[in-house]
Amino acid sequence: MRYFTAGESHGPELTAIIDGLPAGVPLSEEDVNHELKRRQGGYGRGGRMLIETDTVTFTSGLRHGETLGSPLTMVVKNDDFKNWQTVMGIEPVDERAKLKRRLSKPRPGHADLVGGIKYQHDDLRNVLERSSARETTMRVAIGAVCKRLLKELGVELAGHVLEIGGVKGTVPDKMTVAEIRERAEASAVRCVDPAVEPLMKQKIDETKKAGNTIGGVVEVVVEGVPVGLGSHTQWDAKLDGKIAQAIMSINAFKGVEFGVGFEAARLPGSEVMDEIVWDEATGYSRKSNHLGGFEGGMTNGMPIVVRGVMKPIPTLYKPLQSVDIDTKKPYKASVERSDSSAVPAACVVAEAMVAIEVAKAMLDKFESDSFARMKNNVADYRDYTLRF
Ligand SMILES: Cc1cc2nc3c(=O)[nH]c(=O)nc-3n(C[C@H](O)[C@H](O)[C@H](O)COP(=O)(O)O)c2cc1C
Ligand SMILES: C=C(O[C@@H]1CC(C(=O)O)=C[C@@H](OP(=O)(O)O)[C@H]1O)C(=O)O
Repeated sequence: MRYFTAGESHGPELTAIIDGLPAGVPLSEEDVNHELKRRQGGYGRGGRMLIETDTVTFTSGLRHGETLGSPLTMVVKNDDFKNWQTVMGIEPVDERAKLKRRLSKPRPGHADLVGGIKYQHDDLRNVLERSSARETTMRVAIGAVCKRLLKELGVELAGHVLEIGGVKGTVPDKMTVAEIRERAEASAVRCVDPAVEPLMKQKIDETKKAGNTIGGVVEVVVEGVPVGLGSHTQWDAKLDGKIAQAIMSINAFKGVEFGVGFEAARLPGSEVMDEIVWDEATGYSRKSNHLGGFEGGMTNGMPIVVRGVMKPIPTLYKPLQSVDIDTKKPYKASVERSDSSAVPAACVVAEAMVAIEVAKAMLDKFESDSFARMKNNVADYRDYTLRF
């Protein structure tokens, strides 16, 4: 399975194409719209989310509620486009019109300046439009398709926010995916610790009032993963590596860890390795899950536990110093609109990215032209691993 996304943040619409899905995966608009709505929510978002109501249109690859095995195309309209038609029009315009919403003042921490230099754009808006996290809408749409496929194969996942701007929640031991989902869904900041939610909201409010922004940490847990997705045999076949890249590719993400993660540097081996046990009903399992479900780049049958850290949003109401590309003079930018924290929304994006990589690994491992045959193959393989 491979996929592409396309579309500018203030252009007419966003598009995603997924190639290599099996034929016969049940899928509805509601499966995707539910996830799109989740991504739009979360405390700390700016004015743009009041304008958009993200909903999907399938334009290929789906018939009578099932995938066809042909490329699946999804489209989401940008409702804000009506306010940007001149600025984002495709016809050539005169020099005066070109200056409308032209960006010559790059924001530190965003892609503006580097993209401008690399692509030789005189108007940095040409970079902003695609580097905007508006693009993550389509990743969440693709993730929704993958989640549906995984659910049918007995794989479930959920994400939650662990930390926002230094305010940390406590996570009860051994929470199931169903429990994480229920608690995160009930929280405006996607935090499973209800006592901490008001503190996180307060932190976001204070930061916004001060004209600043904050980041945080999100965690995604995947249950029901068969043993042996990914491979130890080649560096780029390791599934933990692929998931790490997928998480790192989310706008503003700066780090990834699995299980005990960076804490492994401080712990003795006896507190990091997960002891192996066996019983007739469940086959092999581990007494703990410090390694977050991976050994040798392969899933070991324990839940995948992956975390990602998001830096604060680069666009600040209290502007930072930069240089105007026309005058080369220092300036301090003014901002019209931006998120103050998008950690809860980014958590939904992280879920989608993990779902995509796990679905790709399942499709790589099992015969996947027909979903009915794929389901049988997965069931056979699960039986085999139990008897190994
Ligand atoms: C869901 C989400 C919403 C975001 N909203 C904003 C925003 O409103 N303003 C902003 O400057 N950056 C926002 N960002 C972050 C930028 O898109 C990101 O910092 C930028 O693309 C540069 O990429 P990098 O931070 O990965 O280097 C958001 C990121 C995510 C995941
Ligand atoms: C549009 C979305 O997020 C946008 C991501 C973003 C950025 O720079 O990444 C900047 C803001 O865009 P605007 O300037 O239009 O308000 C966010 O609203 C979205 O998540 O759908």
